[in-house]
Amino acid sequence: MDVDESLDEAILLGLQDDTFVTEEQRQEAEAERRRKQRQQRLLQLQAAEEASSPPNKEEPSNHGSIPVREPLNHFAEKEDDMKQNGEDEDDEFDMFSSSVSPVGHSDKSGDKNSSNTHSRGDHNHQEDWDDAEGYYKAVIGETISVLDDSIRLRVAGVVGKGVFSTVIQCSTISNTSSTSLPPIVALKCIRHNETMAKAAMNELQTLQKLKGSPGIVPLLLPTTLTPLEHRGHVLLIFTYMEYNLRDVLQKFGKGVGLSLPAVRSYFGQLLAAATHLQKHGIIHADIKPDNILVSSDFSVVQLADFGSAIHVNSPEQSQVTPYLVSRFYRAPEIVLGLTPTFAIDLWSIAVSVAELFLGDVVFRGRSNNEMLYEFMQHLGPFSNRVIRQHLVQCQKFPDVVQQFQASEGAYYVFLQQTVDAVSGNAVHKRLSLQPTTEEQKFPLATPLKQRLLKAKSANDSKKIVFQFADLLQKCLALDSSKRIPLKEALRHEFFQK
Ligand SMILES: Nc1ncnc2c1ncn2[C@@H]1O[C@H](COP(=O)(O)OP(=O)(O)OP(=O)(O)O)[C@@H](O)[C@H]1O
Repeated sequence: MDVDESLDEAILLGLQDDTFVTEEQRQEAEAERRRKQRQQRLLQLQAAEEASSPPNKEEPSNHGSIPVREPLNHFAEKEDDMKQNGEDEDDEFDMFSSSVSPVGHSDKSGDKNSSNTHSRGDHNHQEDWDDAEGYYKAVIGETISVLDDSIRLRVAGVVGKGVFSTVIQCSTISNTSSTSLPPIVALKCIRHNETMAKAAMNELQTLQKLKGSPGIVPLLLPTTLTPLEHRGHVLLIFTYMEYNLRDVLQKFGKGVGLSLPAVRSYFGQLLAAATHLQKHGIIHADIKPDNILVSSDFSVVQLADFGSAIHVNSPEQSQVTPYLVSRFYRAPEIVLGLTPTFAIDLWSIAVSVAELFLGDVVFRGRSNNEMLYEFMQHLGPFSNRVIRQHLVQCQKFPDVVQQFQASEGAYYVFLQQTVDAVSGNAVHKRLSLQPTTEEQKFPLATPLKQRLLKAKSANDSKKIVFQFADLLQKCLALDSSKRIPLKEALRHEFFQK
């Protein structure tokens, strides 16, 4: 991880150079870097665990009519593609209007499965079942049986692929087990790899703790901590959810965002889900639109993907990882190398819902350093207290890149890393954080409120947009200890009708 992380800033700076790559290649490189970083983190966990333990220690059939989703794992950073992929006839559908008819799912045709599922060799070797990276090669129509054949599922198509797994939509074809299953389920098939399997155990434990909590995608099986297995892959079976928020934004946002009533409903549900996480001492640590699932009628949202979850007061919480959480949804304290708390999830929720309203990523930094610049542009400078904490962490942890420096007087300077537009060379600038006037707290500041007001549609009342902006700003306090408590956020006037 040390190598990956110390290279990160350099790589990303390199990626800003026009001669280096296209935007798409940059995104791919970034996705690859994240994958490596995550694997590295898992290996570290595995090594720590080992060090602390004693030494002895069927035939395809036609299911093209079932709507399935394309893989979505890189959408988080493909917002430009997202805007270009405008929808047609469904675009006029307003999910919160009572006058509209139910939406069809033309963008989820079975045809799209062909790129996500595979044909298989006849040799019954592991490579017939797995691809080179250990992902399960699902075949449409094949039967997967679990719990000594008491449950049989038929593969309908792949709906998602992440760092850890392939998520497959399945129909339940027979079930004589004691757990009742709905006709359609989501099967999360973990990659065939010991480290991934261990990480899946973290997800399983977390989901067992959260069982029955509203706003969390229900884990149907296993019902205990004994993992289910199929051809060397750990399996988790969930309630199937038709969409995620990235899909919804793509479908209805038209690059201009969702309606304020929709955003309000999702925001309230996510804050309520976060209170359940807090109650159980769990930090999700990867909240983003892709990991927020949406019901087929668009009314309910649920958090998914607990593969990165951190249990409060566990050794994992004190691990400093400035690359935790996908970058656009990453809280400033993570970038600054401070210990992650529940407040990082509140940040990610606020950034995700602001994106739903704006139809655009809120803080679009290409590196941690650019993220800090974006934060200060929108929200003003960091307090001296937070910067001092950051500088202490820089001394303690070599992974934490120093982003600020003391200067004359009581102020700090921001060490901005940019690329010279003409020469393409890396340029380091020292930006003063000293406020010039009360209003202009940071050079070039564009307050978030202004951006939200600009995005407001004719149907949105200015008063409610102001309330939304006020709540967002309280959720996005740069100092995590100053972020609004969840209970207070849920009582905010934005939610009073
Ligand atoms: N219950 C579900 N119903 C429908 N789709 C789902 C469900 N769970 C997950 N998905 C889809 O599959 C995608 C990948 O799932 P998930 O994020 O859990 O996998 P992962 O391998 O842990 O990914 P990551 O790389 O984000 O860690 C999600 O973004 C979502 O679109």
